[in-house]
Amino acid sequence: MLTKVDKKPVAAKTATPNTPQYMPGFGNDFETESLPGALPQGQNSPQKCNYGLYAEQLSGSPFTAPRGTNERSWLYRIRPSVRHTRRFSNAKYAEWKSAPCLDDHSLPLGQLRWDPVPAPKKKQNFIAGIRTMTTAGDAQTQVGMAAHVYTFNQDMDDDYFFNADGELLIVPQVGTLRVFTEMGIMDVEPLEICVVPRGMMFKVSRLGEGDVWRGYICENYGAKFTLPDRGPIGANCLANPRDFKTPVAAYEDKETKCRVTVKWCGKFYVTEIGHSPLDVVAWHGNYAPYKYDLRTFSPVGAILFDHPDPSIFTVMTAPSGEEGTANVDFVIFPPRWMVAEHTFRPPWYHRNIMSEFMGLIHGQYDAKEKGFVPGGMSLHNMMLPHGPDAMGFEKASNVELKPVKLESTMAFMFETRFPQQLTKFAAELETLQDDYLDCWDGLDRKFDGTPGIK
Ligand SMILES: O=C(O)Cc1cc(O)ccc1O
Ligand SMILES: [Fe+2]
Repeated sequence: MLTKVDKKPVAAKTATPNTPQYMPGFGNDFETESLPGALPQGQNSPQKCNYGLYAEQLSGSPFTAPRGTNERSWLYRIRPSVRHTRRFSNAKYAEWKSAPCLDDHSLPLGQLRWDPVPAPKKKQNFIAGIRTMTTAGDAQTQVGMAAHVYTFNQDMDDDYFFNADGELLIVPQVGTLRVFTEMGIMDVEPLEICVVPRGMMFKVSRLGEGDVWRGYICENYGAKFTLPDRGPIGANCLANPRDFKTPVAAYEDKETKCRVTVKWCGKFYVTEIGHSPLDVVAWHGNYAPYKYDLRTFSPVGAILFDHPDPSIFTVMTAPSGEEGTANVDFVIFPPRWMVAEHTFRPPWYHRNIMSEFMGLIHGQYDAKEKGFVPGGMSLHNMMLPHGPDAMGFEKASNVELKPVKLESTMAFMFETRFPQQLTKFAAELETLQDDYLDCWDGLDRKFDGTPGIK
């Protein structure tokens, strides 16, 4: 069946709603149009599209990927994307590194913790404000990830960006972001996260007042984030699909000088064009950005005794091809009740084959009484021992074990199967805590060869 092509309407206006609208669901096959009749029905590629739009497919998986992982969307836009990427010139974003990156620095191996990155001294936008802390794997073979921090104080306005090397999971810590993507607008505040798919053009601006907008990014070079299987937990709890929100179509009809910057295999390129590339009036498909409110995560935990593995708090997992061995997991530590009896309730001491990059969005983390502050970061790399600080151990070993609600807390972890290589930036960052290891001082021997509780 062919779609009827209506006569051309009067000039379309820029559709940038003040309050973005969203569609619920994870990985759904969505359809949305910001002008009536802009989305063809019954076919993808009409001979002529309504409103004079161009039809374009954006693939997130090989054409022949199995149905469960096959991702693509059809975009109906003012100009095709080939008009948004003219001749490229080289560009430089020196602090955004891509794997493999074995930066030259002299910091020896160790457990590491940082206070927040300082606010920028000059004006910089979101892309210019990205600093890489760690890289893992290899962006060119689409394996591994990078952990970044961002700080910025300027909107992108006429600057646009896309990352061919992976999807970007953005975790704001201070300040609300407006993320205007090709496929619609997402407003994302601290305690929410969003994901911008690989290859998708976008720009970021600031909402609200403030001096600095700050947060964390996981750049996932591998297979896309998906929801973890729940196993015996069943069909509910953890991150529920309906709480993921994909924006409705929105476009910018702007004929001014714009720049499109691209990261492609770790290098940056820029092109100048005379219009906004965010010109998608309608789209349908399952390759799309989304946001998620971490407060809607329904934690499941120990309701009698012992401390389970933190995998129970996995919001999303990016599989590596080997079962149960994530390229990267995004895990949170949300407010929750602690009820376990005769149990040391904080995380146990451990060594892990996976590598753990952590950040704190808000409040206090239960394994650390002091020193892990909101906006801060820690890195417990492959096989390096870690666990509660001495103060936390003392407290948790002696406290009366009543049901207690852990309030005011939201830490997260980017946990990857690969070792995370530290960048020079991270190794030399002024907020690196020289005394981090001292937090375990005082965990002295209690053993004296005689039985009994010490
Ligand atoms: O190291 C950390 O703080 C993260 C973590 C938390 C937990 O409850 C169990 C294991 C683990 O790595
Ligand atoms: Fe850990």
